[in-house]
Amino acid sequence: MSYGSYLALETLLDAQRPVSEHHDEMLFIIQHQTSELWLKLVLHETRSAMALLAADEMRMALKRIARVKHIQRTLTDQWSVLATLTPTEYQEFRPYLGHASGFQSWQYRAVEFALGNKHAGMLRVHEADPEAHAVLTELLEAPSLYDEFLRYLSRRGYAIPEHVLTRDVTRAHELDPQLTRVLTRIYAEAEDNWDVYEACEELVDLEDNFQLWRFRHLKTVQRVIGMKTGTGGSSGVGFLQKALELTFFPELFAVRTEIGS
Ligand code: HEM
Ligand SMILES: N[C@@H](CC(=O)c1ccccc1NC=O)C(=O)O
Repeated sequence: MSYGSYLALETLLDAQRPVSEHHDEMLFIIQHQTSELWLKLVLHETRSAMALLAADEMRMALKRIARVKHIQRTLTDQWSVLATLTPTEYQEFRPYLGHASGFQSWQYRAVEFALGNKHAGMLRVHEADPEAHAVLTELLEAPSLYDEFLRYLSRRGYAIPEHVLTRDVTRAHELDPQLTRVLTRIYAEAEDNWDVYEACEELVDLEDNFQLWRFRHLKTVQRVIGMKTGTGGSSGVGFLQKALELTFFPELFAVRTEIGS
């Protein structure tokens, strides 16, 4: 065993294959590859957290989520490296990218699905990659992290509405006022519900961090391509702006409005 063989460095360091002669394409490739590596770990930890919740191992699940939160911070901070890419530099190799786009990142889609932003239509993008397609199908059809959390709360005796527990998990969860009331009670009586109250706040952190990543993506895209349409066929900045309205855990944010009223 050696450093290089253990880490498969030969494979890893042989995987940067610029398609243009432009100096800055290396930055673009490595920024994406490091993001994909971290996404791999986010997925690994999130799936484990879901399994642990299903097994009533809340404390261990929270340990996984704590790690995910640190990775998210790294992913968000990393945007500053790519922000050194000027529009002129990017334009030199952008035409070589064809229709390639972040839309095709199956690991990103897997994380979105695991956190609850289900979108069956997105599977089509991955039809040519059976392994990715299989992982996404499995996650689409499985309860999300939030579903697992709510089922856990139900097993603990909290009055989670039956229709929430038996919902069609292949679709994104939608705000449920009855659920908001249950969660508001946990917040109002935090001292008596301390561990689940803390768990709720961990989920809020997770969503907050996810949104910060989305926001930095949007701002980086804005400074690099302005209002150009995306290589993936979307409107670009407008599309990314819309994604900022998405929420994984709507009731945990709705609780904020209810507290004290
Ligand atoms: C100069 C750098 C970048 C530009 C100009 C850019 C631009 C865009 C645009 C315009 C879209 C919308 C889809 C489309 O029409 O193509 C998009 C989506 C996406 N990008 Fe980027 N991007 C950049 C860097 C990155 C990086 C470093 C990542 C990290 C993995 C990334 C991940 C994604 C993902 C996952 C999506 C899909 C988002 C969703 O479906 O909600 N992008 N990007
Ligand atoms: N959608 C970007 C292209 C892009 O960013 C990209 C292209 C190939 C591989 C990954 C990419 N990253 C994220 O969207 C654009 O419109 O310029």
